[in-house]
Amino acid sequence: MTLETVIPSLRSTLYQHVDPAAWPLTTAPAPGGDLAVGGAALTELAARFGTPATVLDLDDVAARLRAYRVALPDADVAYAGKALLCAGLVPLLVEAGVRLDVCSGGELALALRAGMPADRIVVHGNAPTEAELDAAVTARVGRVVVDSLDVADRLAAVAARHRRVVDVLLRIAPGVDAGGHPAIRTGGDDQKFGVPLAGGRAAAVAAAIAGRRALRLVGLHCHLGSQIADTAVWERAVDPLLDLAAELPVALTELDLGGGHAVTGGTPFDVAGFARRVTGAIARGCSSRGLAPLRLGVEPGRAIVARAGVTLYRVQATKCAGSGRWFVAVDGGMGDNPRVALYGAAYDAHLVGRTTCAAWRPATVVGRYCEAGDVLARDVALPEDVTVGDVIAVPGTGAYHHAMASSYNLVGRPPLVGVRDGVARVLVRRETTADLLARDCCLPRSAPDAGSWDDEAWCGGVVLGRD
Ligand SMILES: Cc1ncc(COP(=O)(O)O)c(C=O)c1O
Ligand SMILES: N[C@@H](CCCC[NH3+])C(=O)O
Repeated sequence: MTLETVIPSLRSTLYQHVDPAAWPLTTAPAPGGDLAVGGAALTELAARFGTPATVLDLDDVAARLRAYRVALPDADVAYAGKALLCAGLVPLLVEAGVRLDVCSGGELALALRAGMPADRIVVHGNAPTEAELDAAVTARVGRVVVDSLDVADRLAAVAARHRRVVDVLLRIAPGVDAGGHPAIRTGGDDQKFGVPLAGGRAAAVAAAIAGRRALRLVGLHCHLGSQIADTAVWERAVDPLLDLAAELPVALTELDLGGGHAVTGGTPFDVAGFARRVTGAIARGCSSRGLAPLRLGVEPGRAIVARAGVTLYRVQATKCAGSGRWFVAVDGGMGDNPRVALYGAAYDAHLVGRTTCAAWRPATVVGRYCEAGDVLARDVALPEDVTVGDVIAVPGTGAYHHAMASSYNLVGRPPLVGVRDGVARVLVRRETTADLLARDCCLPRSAPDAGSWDDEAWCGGVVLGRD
């Protein structure tokens, strides 16, 4: 039973504030005012794995990967691993036949160790280190996206040392400024990514790269920004990029338009509409310029994993501020979700695990970190009897949460728990106090273990409700 099919029951008083489109696809009501994801009751997951914990609906991820493959059968779809990367996701990517975009030596190492075929890996970065370029060439990754002539020249030197030829795309800043927040707009003229089209600079850099014997320039790339809902935005980048392709001394075969497909509120990104508009624009643009059709590439990150994630917190305190604002303070916060503080992102929050007849009251769910900006959800409706020990579930936390988590205040990062068919499996374990202390080289090694109270790290698979 999926959430869509149980909307009438979710529209009962108990679930009146649950927006089905914001929750993982397998979400369903569970007894006692609970919700289940992947067949696992959220309060049971909170009890077994502790809080905060992020639950990931693996069927939801697989379904969204499939939707991209179906909508874009002739395109190269690369999942952008910066949104969320762990070894447990890699089999889903392999099964779906998509590529993986990595942007650091760490992501590359994880991808290779987890079994991602090297030729399906795309390496990005505006400032890759020598070691990262070397690792990419050594692994024989499928593509490297170069962001400047400096990076291209450094890659060419590494490739020459290895006696290899590397397939590259040149990242362009096409002057299309888009994205849900200034910090995540990456296609305009006044930001750090890509070579600007203006003044013939991109043409000069592309021609120089085409002349490097250790590099094969196979295409152009752009990533306009993140959280873009309007599919017409990508079309605006197509013509300027094809104009550039038509000027170059080499015949290109690929045009990668990056990611940025929005996940906002309950409106799903229109993948089919995007596919129609963009493939049409590329086909028309290539034909009118006498270019052989370029193969489209896309790199969605958030659109694949955001909705699959739900983070569970436990209430530690409630209070009414002098202003009258009601605060519900939980055991996580900006350490596991910095997006509210960074981008003013909006989240919902829901009480799970018990029924109540209490009236709904506007609440601000805040974290446990030492900053007033440590907010998780502003002005959400919670029952007014929410109290210490209650479990609060925040949906839409699959992308850029686990990936951007920090250990600020020396609070360990939460675990990532994959759920599917009633089986819960820890994909990434909780970061313990022992983990945090282990990095400090000045601590006496023989000191009593200050972190023993939370050192239990779950690593195995747990079949829920069967022990
Ligand atoms: C080059 C590149 N590709 C893809 C993505 C994925 O973006 P999103 O998760 O918004 O789809 C990003 C991040 O914004 C990026 O920088
Ligand atoms: N980290 C951002 C998106 C940036 C994507 C990478 N270029 C977010 O949480 O929305």
